[in-house]
Amino acid sequence: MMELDQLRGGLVVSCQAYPGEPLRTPDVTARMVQAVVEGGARAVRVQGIADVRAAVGATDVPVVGLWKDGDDDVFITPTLRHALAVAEAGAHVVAVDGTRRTRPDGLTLAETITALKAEHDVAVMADCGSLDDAREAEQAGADILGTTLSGYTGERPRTDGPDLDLITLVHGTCSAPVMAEGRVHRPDQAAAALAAGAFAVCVGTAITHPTTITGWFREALG
Ligand SMILES: CC(=O)N[C@H](C=O)[C@@H](O)[C@H](O)[C@H](O)COP(=O)(O)O
Repeated sequence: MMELDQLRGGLVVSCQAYPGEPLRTPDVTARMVQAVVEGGARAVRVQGIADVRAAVGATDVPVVGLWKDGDDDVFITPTLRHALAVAEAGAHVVAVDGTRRTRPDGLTLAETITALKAEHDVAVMADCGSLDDAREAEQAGADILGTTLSGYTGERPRTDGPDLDLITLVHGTCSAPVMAEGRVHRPDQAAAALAAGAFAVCVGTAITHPTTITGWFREALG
């Protein structure tokens, strides 16, 4: 398993384009990965098997891989099959749904993590939506607790910026490192997330999603 400490205090950049979008090709993702690494990203987060493979081939920094699938509640690397495929694509960290919701294959998070780790020497990031999720995910064997799903599962409000309260709560309750992720839109919010107890901060949209960023500016113009 990779040395997680190399991420401590660092920035992770999520490089995702969504299905049907103009930038959604593995080649563009690979170039985006290289661009953010040049800017100082300590690791990258990439969605989809082809994109994970392309990212692993394009950089030396660790790749957090995930596979979003389905329209159900649980869509971030929802099953063991998805998790194994992400690991086989070369991800150093496999991000999985880390909520307490029923998974489509009927396995528990603990069963999923155990079976994945039996086959691959990977770290597991649990994408959580609440403190209870984080507690259970740590018990289940997750190496990193992400606040990724805060505001998207009904357990926490969708704050304007990152859910600093949840970061503080998880950091104060759990021993596993906390990845602040979700709605970190400005550098000062990233710094605030670290100050709240995050061990690293993952930023997506505000760095790698020009369509959304363009919309922010357009709206400001009225
Ligand atoms: C909720 C969900 O599906 N989050 C996804 C997880 O991979 C991505 O769509 C986000 O872009 C990522 O978490 C980074 O967050 P933000 O883009 O807000 O910086």
